[in-house]
Amino acid sequence: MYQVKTFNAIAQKGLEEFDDEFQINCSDDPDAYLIRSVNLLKSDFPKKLKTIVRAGAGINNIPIELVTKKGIAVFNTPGSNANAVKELIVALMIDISRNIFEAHDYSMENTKADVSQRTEKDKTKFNGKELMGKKIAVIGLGNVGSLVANAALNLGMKVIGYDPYLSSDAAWRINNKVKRVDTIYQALSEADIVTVHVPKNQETTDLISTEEIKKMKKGVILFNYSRMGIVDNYSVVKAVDEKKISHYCTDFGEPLISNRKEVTITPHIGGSTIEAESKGAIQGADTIINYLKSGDTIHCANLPNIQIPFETARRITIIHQNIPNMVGQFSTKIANLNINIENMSNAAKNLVAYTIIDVAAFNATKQKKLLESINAINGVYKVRIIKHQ
Ligand SMILES: NC(=O)C1=CN([C@@H]2O[C@H](COP(=O)(O)OP(=O)(O)OC[C@H]3O[C@@H](n4cnc5c(N)ncnc54)[C@H](O)[C@@H]3O)[C@@H](O)[C@H]2O)C=CC1
Ligand SMILES: O=C(O)C(=O)COP(=O)(O)O
Repeated sequence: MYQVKTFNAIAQKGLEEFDDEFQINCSDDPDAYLIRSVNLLKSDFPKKLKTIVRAGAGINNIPIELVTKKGIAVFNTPGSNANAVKELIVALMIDISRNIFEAHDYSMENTKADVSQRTEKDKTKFNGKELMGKKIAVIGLGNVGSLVANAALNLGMKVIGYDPYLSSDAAWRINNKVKRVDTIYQALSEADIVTVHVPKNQETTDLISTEEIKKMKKGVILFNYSRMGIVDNYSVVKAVDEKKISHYCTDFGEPLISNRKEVTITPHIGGSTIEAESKGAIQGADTIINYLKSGDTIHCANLPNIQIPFETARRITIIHQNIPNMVGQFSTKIANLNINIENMSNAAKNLVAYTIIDVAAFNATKQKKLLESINAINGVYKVRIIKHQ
């Protein structure tokens, strides 16, 4: 029986993916976590924990380096909520360009007055701008950014894209009318709207700060639906005061930017649609099932990707340091127990490596000895033996 612990609101449809081999929220020593935005940066992790799966995109709430050394595989659910974010960005671009929020407030206050007369007189206050023909810079062209870029083209906008690490999958999705540039400054300098869709990490912290804002056009509209801290809010407030930024729109509020008419804040709802939450939960549950039952790593954030057909009785999976002679030592320990290796795969990702070894059946005594001997090798983070079903 596998144990899964969930954090945050995980859609029921996802939980329904687990069959009777899985128990949900019944153990304090689970095999898997299924999470959304819960902050695990200061957490302790249960001994048996093998995987943390984030239903959604951002994994900056997980201490990747620490959990990697504990042999815990981290996954997210790429693209599951990208359409939800795209639709919200499109909605807000239109709302802001057409002064919808101010116009709505005006109309609500005006209900008791002679509405028709005042409306016709006052409506010029809410004159907006059209998006067609305007330029948008999309910073980060992954699952969200590529959809935003394509949607903007469909609205008749000119799109400039910047992403120095663009994957080939993402490149296929992007309309070839998106003009790709090599530096962030090239993207920023021409744009009427700038939107940022990158993961939060050391490199992207303060990606948009004073120097970047200086390069933007006067009156630019700026979106941050990625994470708090990717856009430096101190620089934004200054630029709003100087009318350099005409509007800032973000999913990540804090007092510094609150109560300003030039700032629109939503409460981290970019991915909060029924469809996206279901999709993320289903993808997340399937990822847990697949990893626990096969050890395969597909789109893993902290381990190399290995996917091999599981055709033997037992599979040994080992997460370990990426140092010389590890595989040699594993083979020797396995051979010493007179177990024959039928299939083996090893790959590395930065400082960590992952080895999958498929073998024939062995008894419980050999299993105990095998686990002990491999665990005793210096540099081994986690060993599992998976029984073929
Ligand atoms: N507000 C919300 O509810 C949501 C927020 N997000 C946030 O948006 C981020 C992006 O989501 P996805 O597009 O699904 O992720 P993704 O991983 O598909 O795309 C991220 C893209 O950013 C690019 N990138 C990385 N560093 C960069 C840099 N320094 N400059 C330019 N591009 C860079 C990558 O090459 C990749 O193409 C997530 O990491 C998460 O923090 C995502 C979904 C919902
Ligand atoms: O997927 C992401 O990165 C998000 O920010 C969405 O977060 P949530 O799952 O709504 O807490």
